[in-house]
Amino acid sequence: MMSNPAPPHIVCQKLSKTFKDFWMRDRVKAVDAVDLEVRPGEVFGLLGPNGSGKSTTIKMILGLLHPSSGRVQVLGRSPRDTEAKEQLGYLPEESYLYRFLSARETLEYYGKLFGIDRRTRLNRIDMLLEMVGLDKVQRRPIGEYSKGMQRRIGLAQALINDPKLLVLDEPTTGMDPIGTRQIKDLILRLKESGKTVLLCSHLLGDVEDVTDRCAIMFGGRVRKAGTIDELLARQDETQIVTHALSSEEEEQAVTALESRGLTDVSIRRGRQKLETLFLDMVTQAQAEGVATAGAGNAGTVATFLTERHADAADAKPGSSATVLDDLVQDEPEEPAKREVVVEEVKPQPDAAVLSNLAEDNPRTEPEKAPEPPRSADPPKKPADRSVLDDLL
Ligand SMILES: Nc1ncnc2c1ncn2[C@@H]1O[C@H](COP(=O)(O)OP(=O)(O)OP(=O)(O)O)[C@@H](O)[C@H]1O
Repeated sequence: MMSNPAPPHIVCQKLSKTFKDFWMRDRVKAVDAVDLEVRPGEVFGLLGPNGSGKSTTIKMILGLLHPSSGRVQVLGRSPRDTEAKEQLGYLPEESYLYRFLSARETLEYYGKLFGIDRRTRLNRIDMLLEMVGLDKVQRRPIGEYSKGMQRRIGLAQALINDPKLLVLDEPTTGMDPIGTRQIKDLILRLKESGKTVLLCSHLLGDVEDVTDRCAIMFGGRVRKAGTIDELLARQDETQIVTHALSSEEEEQAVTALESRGLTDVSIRRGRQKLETLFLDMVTQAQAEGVATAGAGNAGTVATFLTERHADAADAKPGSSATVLDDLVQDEPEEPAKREVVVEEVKPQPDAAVLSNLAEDNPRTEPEKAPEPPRSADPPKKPADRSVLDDLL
């Protein structure tokens, strides 16, 4: 594989963080000698069960926590350097947005913090609100938003400065499958425009769908890292994919393969993903004009975000269609596919690693950083439903 000549956007070398107790005794080794490299223009996934050290690693990358030892560099600088911070967008795991500000006021506030001039700011705010599907409810206080809507405004806030590097901590938490797909499409579009994305999640499907490379953490350490293909390829199985076969053709195929000495040949019908089935069902229901209360559709991607950065490395344009595009297009139906699977050995090393991680992990609740002071939550109003109706 060709090595990327551009310097990495994130470098962690032997990065460690130990939390101390009141008596300054080591209490938790949250991150333990982590080596990571995130290259320009790639989507890198940081995976791991609860308490594995993902958020602590991210906080050190953002300069919010001091490493106990090791080194971290962001965009070639210390993460505390303001020039690095100016080019960084961050969506935290928990929403720290001001509950009594509306979506528009929130983006105004962050836009001003970055010193973005008024015209550019207003232009960006309009585009971002449309992009995340909140333009119709932009004047309502964020405290009244649903979880998914709060993620959307959080994402818009992370993009207001048109960052080079975007750090997303659990971006799809609280989102339904449509919102999740939209966020994944957005991440792919941002990558196409040359942005670098560090995506932290324990939703394996999300990471598998959008990342180029990923690292799996457990107990503060990176246990496995590589491209999705490297990590997921089964060395013990070959799949031959063809159009749907009749039962007669299936028998002939098996006989032909077995006559060549292949063993454990099996044929099964190709499967679509549950996500595809779900989105198809929604598209059909929408086409039939079925009314429902649910999350809204996101709009087009803000153009200021999709102008390719000059230093974008090897981002490949044009591969991802948005869900919205899918929803309005009549896709030609592909013929059903069947897979001819030739299995040789049974063990599945990579699946085993993941299941071991899940089994062995004692569920440790991370201690949350103190939240900024905020007033009591306003009572949830039934009006939220009408917001959702509006969105659809
Ligand atoms: N401020 C803190 N003080 C003490 N221990 C902490 C602190 N923050 C995190 N930890 C501990 O460090 C370990 C790693 O936590 P971290 O939040 O990085 O995990 P995570 O992988 O992000 O988990 P999750 O998926 O639940 O968000 C946990 O054992 C957690 O309890």
